[in-house]
Amino acid sequence: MTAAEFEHVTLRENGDPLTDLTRYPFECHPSYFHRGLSPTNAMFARQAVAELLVDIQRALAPLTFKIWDGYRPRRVQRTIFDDHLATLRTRHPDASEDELRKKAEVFVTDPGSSRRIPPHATGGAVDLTLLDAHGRELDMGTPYDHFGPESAALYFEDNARNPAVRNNRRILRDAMTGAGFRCDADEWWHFDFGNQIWAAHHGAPAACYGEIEDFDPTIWSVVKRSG
Ligand SMILES: C[C@@H](N)C(=O)N[C@H](C)C(=O)O
Ligand SMILES: [Zn+2]
Repeated sequence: MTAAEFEHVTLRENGDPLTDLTRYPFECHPSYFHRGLSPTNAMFARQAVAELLVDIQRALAPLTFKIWDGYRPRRVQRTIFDDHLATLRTRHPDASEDELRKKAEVFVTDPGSSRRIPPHATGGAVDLTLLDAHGRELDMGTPYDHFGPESAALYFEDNARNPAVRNNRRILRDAMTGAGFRCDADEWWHFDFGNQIWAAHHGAPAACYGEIEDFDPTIWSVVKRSG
C-alpha cells in the first residue's frame, strides 16, 4: 500500500459485527498463526464482508476462496511488521532505521501511528486467493506474502509473460472489485471494504469500519470450544 493516504477520512462506525469465517463455506488457513506470528487460529471479518464473499464465491463456482487472514488486532500487526523489519535489517545491513521502516511499509502497515488505523484492524480487510474445483490454489505467480514487485496486482498485466497467471489474477480482482472491494496495488491477495483506505479509494464521504480494539479471538475460541 505504498504511500496511500487515508487517515484523514471521516469515520462513521456502523457497528457491523465481526463474524467467524470458519462458519462459512471458505477454506480458512490462518497463515500468521501457522507462522507463529499470531497467538490464535481464529479468523474473523465484518459480517457484510463475509456475506459479500459468499455472493462472490457463488458467482465464481466451481472456484472457491482460500482465506489467509481477516481481522487482525493491532498487536498482531505489530508482530508482523517487526518480523518484516528484522528480515529487511538482515538483507540491508547498511540501511538506516528510517530507510528500513519505509521499505517495510510498502507491504505491511506500520502499526505505530496512532492516527493511522491498520486496515486489517477494522475487520474490513481480507487476504485471500482462489481454489479450483479440486481444491488446488490457482497460480497467481507468487506465494502469499511474497514481498516483491511481482506481487503488484497488475504486474502480470504489464509483464505478460504468463497469460495464465494474468488471467487468474484478473478473475480474482474483477470479482472482488465488481462487488465493491478495493484491490491493493502492491499485493494481489489484499482487499478492503468499508474502512478508511477503501473510502479514500472510492471517494466516499466516510468510512463505516473503524478499529476494533477490544476483541480478543483467543478468549473467543475458548468460549467456542466450551459452548
Ligand atoms: C502483510 C500483508 N499480508 C498485508 O496484509 N498488508 C497490508 C497492506 C497491511 O499490513 O495492512
Ligand atoms: Zn492484507
